[in-house]
Amino acid sequence: MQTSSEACIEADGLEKVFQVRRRTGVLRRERREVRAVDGISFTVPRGEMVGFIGPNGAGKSTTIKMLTGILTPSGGRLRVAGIDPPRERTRLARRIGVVFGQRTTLWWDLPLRDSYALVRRIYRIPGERYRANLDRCIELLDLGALLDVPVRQLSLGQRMRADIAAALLHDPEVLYLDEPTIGLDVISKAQVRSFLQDLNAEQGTTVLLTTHDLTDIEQLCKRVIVIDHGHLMYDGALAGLHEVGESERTLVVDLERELPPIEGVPGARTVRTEGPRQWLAFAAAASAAPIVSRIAADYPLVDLSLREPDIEDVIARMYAQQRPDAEAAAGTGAEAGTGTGTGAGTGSGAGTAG
Ligand SMILES: Nc1ncnc2c1ncn2[C@@H]1O[C@H](COP(=O)(O)OP(=O)(O)OP(=O)(O)O)[C@@H](O)[C@H]1O
Repeated sequence: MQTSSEACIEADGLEKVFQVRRRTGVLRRERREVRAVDGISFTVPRGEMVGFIGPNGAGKSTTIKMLTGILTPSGGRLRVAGIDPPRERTRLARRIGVVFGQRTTLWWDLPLRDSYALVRRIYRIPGERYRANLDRCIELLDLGALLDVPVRQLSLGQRMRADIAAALLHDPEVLYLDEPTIGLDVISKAQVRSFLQDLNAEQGTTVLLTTHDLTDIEQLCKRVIVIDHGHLMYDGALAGLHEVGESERTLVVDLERELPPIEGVPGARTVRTEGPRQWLAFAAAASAAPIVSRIAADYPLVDLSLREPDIEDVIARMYAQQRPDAEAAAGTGAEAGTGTGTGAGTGSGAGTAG
């Protein structure tokens, strides 16, 4: 395992096996092993913001629970901020922050202000530091008007910003974010992303970000780690992931009026039309700019938006590259055996972008 004084998270052959008992008859039960995490190795240097993605059931939450010390690994070696998580869970808790998009860590019936005061007591945050961190979060996350509102009355976007602040009051070196933009509107997503960008740049906080929204990754992370069925599938730049899977982005174009399908735009093809709206697919690793300029020059353009591919789709296409029989799952005509070498075979190690 590569050890570096700068490494903040180090996982080497990390495993988690659950024993599940299943009723198979009136008096019969079967024991079954679920290998939720099956030999994952990766290193995250201090101050890096890394996307940690994979389809449902891939093993992301199980990995994060091991990184926080909530779950004890069945095998392998793990260090977070130099600490063995399950052995020194309490010491680790002072060094990490965790935000789950789907549930709050705040007190439902308490005004936000009181929730923060409780967080301060739990972590024994010195007064001056607490006030400075709270003031900073209030300003940057726009929480001023919400401090006296009970958490249950906050909108999803407000609650998410409030939760992020709660996770940062004790100055954690590492922040785990599990779907921090799920269900948020465009403005709230932008607010959360911009805050995380500043946090990472100014405080040097190491961030592991789990998300199904590739735009989060695109805007925040230079590096992405993909897992599936407990295995590391890919570790490198997002652009490289698109190249491996030959995934596509979609340009949604609104024209002044209904017209025949747009033609003659190099690198793009019209995949759907509906009245004045048309959908054009193009390689996700390519730039949208020349395609947009060409359409704007040749067609009466009113509006357009860009859609990132689904993470599930990108991963299915990665499989299709490696196994021709998986093409159907990807729903594409992608050809097998043309991987760029940046990806990894199923269940094997992966190239690291560091
Ligand atoms: N406590 C548990 N007991 C038994 N099996 C479990 C347990 N927790 C998770 N699993 C199984 O481990 C596998 C990985 O689950 P995990 O929740 O880590 O995936 P995930 O990538 O976080 O998925 P999602 O995106 O749906 O949250 C799944 O097959 C899941 O059913």
